[in-house]
Amino acid sequence: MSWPAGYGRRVLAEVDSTNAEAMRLVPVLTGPEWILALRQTQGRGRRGRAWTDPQGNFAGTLVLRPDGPPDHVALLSFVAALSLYDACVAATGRPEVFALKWPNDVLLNGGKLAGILLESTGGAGGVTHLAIGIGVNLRSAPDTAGVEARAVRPVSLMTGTGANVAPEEFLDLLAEAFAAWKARFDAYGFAPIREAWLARAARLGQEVTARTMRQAITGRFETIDDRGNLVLVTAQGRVAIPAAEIFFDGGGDASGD
Ligand SMILES: O=C(O)CCCC[C@@H]1SC[C@@H]2NC(=O)N[C@@H]21
Repeated sequence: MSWPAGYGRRVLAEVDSTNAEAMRLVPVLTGPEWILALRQTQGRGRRGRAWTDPQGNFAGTLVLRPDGPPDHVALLSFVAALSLYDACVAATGRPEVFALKWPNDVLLNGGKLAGILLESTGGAGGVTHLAIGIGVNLRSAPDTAGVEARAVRPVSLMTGTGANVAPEEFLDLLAEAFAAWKARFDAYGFAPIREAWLARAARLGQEVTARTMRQAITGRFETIDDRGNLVLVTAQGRVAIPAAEIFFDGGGDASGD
């Protein structure tokens, strides 16, 4: 294992949120930088949720200055998800227990092990900096009391596989995997990333429910398209969904978040 050339590495004892810290560091950064916090006090999750981080779990952010228009930059979330998957496999040697849940969660034995939160600066004209925040339940899963009804239950790497992996060790695996997938993305575009992501996808070909801000759509999970949209085949036909939360056991009666 080797730390990838060109990437910086910072380890902090404690921070509010590694994504917030990434954005504070933007003015002084000269290249892509990984920021790891051994304790995070105000972790942020997707859709405005809080992300709780018991000690021993992984809370890290890669901040970089991406190339290309915003929809191309957004595809880095799939690059990050694949890297996270590979780091989990490298840490445990157990590919059969992990899967990817659209858009970018990692599942372990069907439970949620890890999540990714992308935040950016800039706007429609271009993303100036992207923070790819990653949380992994290495040692313990948060209390299910705080988890939305019907959401995938949280699990930990330690309980699910017996592997006891330190956050610093996980960072090394993740940084190496990310550099390799990112180089592939830069050289060949989204096609190989899409193919690799689909090969690791949970519930492909099965019925799922996608909850957007406005509605719940149930259909057969056919694929992801070349923009990373979720493609469902529904009773009304094929639909491509750019942003939603996926539920595996229905959830179709919900009308919003
Ligand atoms: O809701 C999700 O699934 C995404 C969770 C992302 C959490 C990580 S922990 C490190 C980084 N810093 C944050 O404040 N959030 C992300």
